[in-house]
Amino acid sequence: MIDSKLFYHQAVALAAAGEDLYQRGWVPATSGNFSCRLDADSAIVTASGKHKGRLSPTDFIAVDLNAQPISSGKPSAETALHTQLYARFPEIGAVLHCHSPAATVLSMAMAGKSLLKLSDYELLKAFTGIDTHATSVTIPIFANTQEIDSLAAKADSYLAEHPNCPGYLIRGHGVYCWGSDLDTCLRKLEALDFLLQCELEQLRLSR
Ligand SMILES: CSC[C@@H](O)[C@@H](O)C(=O)COP(=O)(O)O
Ligand SMILES: [Zn+2]
Repeated sequence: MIDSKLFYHQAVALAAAGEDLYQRGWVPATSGNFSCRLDADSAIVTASGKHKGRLSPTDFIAVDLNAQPISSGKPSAETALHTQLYARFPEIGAVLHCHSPAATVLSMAMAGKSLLKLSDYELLKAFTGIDTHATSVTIPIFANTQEIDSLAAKADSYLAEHPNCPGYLIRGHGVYCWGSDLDTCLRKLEALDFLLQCELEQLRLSR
């Protein structure tokens, strides 16, 4: 049974987040997808193909954690990447996927590398459990594919071994980030994208 009040509340909050992310230029041309957990076994996710800067509460679908819709409409083509995270981590309450220029360009500029190491940045402290700049966080870069179930399986095996990983990149595609709730997820995404921009700039300066 879907909690319709919670569904509406989450949909309004995700639509507001979408406006903000669109203004930043991180979800151009209907790209990106967003979700929030409803309960232990379900989440709401953006409907496929919608403009993510102009979402209304009707542009969301409830799905189970096998990525199957449990309300009417067509959920995001990448729903399995969201539900994989909810299924693996019971503490996760929100997942955001963006096509920011930094995530897209840096993942392509790092052709041939499957790990991005972020070290010594003060802003690493925005990630859960980090309280010093004197540390490193590794972000995996997965190859892009239209086979979303296979990508979800790859992300799942990586995250089984690296449960503190705060997000991942898909090469030439974008970034996935998650958090205990939507505000936490937005904060982590903002920090991660800032760090990706820093890495990109360092790469430019070193070439
Ligand atoms: C507009 S191309 C982007 C899509 O292929 C996809 O990567 C994406 O992020 C949005 O897909 P969607 O099905 O709307 O959730
Ligand atoms: Zn995408």
